[in-house]
Amino acid sequence: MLQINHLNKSYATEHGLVHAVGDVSFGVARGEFLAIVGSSGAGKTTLLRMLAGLLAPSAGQIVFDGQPVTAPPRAFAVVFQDYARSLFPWFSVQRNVELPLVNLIADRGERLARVEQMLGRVGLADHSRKRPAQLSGGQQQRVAIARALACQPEVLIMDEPFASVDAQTRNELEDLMLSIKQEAGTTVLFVTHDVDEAVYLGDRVLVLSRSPSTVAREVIVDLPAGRDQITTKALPAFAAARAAVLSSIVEQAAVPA
Ligand SMILES: Nc1ncnc2c1ncn2[C@@H]1O[C@H](COP(=O)(O)OP(=O)(O)OP(=O)(O)O)[C@@H](O)[C@H]1O
Repeated sequence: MLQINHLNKSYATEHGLVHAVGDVSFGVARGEFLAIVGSSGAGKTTLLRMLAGLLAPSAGQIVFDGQPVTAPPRAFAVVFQDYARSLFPWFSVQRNVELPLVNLIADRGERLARVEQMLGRVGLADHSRKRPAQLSGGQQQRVAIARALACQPEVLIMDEPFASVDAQTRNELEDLMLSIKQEAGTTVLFVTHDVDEAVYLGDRVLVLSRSPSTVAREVIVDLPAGRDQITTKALPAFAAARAAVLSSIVEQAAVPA
């Protein structure tokens, strides 16, 4: 469904070129949950912004359903780490989720029904009249997820979306992502620093090398469906996938810059 071919990105700065992404190629199947990990500065955000059509590559191509991606496709939605800046503070939760639908669904009643459905899916049905600041960080990120899902994207692109919430909230949001994947069959590209999170959520984990990045390793996560925080993380297959990802990250860190 999504094919990434020899993607490369260099930034022109006053100190010369910064080679962020070297040569990255991979494919993503429909409905797959692909986690992407790599050390700080490996080019993860740069890669995701290119995948989302928000940043032009220096070389290479992203092909979605046979078409080159040159601008943000309507079928893609993006969730960033910084929920506080991604929501409009002066609008209600309901209005924040409704906004991207304004040009898609003309009938307001139909639009609000979709908003309520999405808020229900992320567990915020009773909070639609509140403003973002009246919610916890985890709840605000749920609003951002509801807003991204409102357009029924085929591909959800997430850049360290749970890095700013506490551990318990993070577990809840991870489980929310598993249920969304299960219910909606959404394809997810998910960047995280957290190896456990990558393995717990991913069908496959890509480890990026240090920048200029390449795909250093690909780990298939062979865990049974119906994952849960306690049982799944106690499985030998979880420990094996975690060790494979971690050792690859450690190897990359040892490569001289
Ligand atoms: N707009 C920019 N202009 C110049 N250099 C940039 C720009 N954005 C990123 N870089 C550089 O590109 C490299 C990759 O950055 P990027 O933010 O993509 O990495 P990352 O893996 O997401 O990092 P982190 O995990 O710390 O968020 C870094 O060396 C960074 O300094």
